[in-house]
Amino acid sequence: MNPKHPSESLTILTDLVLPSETNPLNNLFGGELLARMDRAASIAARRHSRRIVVTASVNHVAFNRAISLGSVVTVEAKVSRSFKSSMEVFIDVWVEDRESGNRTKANEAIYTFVAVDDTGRPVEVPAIVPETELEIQRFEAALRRKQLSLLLAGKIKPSDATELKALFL
Ligand SMILES: CCCCCCCCCCCCCCCC(=O)SCCNC(=O)CCNC(=O)[C@H](O)C(C)(C)COP(=O)(O)OP(=O)(O)OC[C@H]1O[C@@H](n2cnc3c(N)ncnc32)[C@H](O)[C@@H]1OP(=O)(O)O
Repeated sequence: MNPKHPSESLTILTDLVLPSETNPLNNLFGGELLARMDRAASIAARRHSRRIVVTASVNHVAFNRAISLGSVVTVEAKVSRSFKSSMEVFIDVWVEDRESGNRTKANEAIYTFVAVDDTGRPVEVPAIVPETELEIQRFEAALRRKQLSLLLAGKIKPSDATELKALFL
């Protein structure tokens, strides 16, 4: 399998915030944003693997800024690292200023997807070669995040989380 670049999986979803998607403060529901991020991230993972993908975990979500009714919201997702069958996808959320058109970062999240065959069994995915400085940073930290996610899910022992331990020792 030929390695790919993160840019090959780049997925951009732009949409409005409608009244049915807001809370009593007239801001976008967190759950609606999670769903938009999941959709964009799953397309990115499919673009990287060209396989069926399932969400294995949501590793990190930061709702740093409320997004108000009528906002134009852009969700950008890109595979930051692939392992054997799993892919880490980074999602950046931007809000566009109505008048100037300037974009402000509102939120970010990191999801993990696993490529599977028709019976749901994990299958191998292409390796990834990061290009930009940000892609390299995200690639290098991804193994640590994978180990943390597996540790919290009870799928590895603390003694196997070598990258995490290296942070503290
Ligand atoms: C014309 C019309 C066409 C229509 C066409 C429609 C197509 C429209 C497509 C839309 C696409 C939508 C995409 C939505 C995606 C969902 O919303 S899917 C629904 C929600 N998710 C699920 O139901 C997943 C349920 N879980 C599972 O199936 C299994 O747990 C998994 C994720 C496959 C993992 O299976 P497992 O037995 O644990 O397998 P295992 O070999 O131990 O692990 C496999 C990999 O997962 C990793 N992993 C497992 N758990 C974790 C974890 N908690 N954290 C991090 N990594 C983990 C392992 O480390 C391993 O990684 P690699 O070292 O291989 O890279």
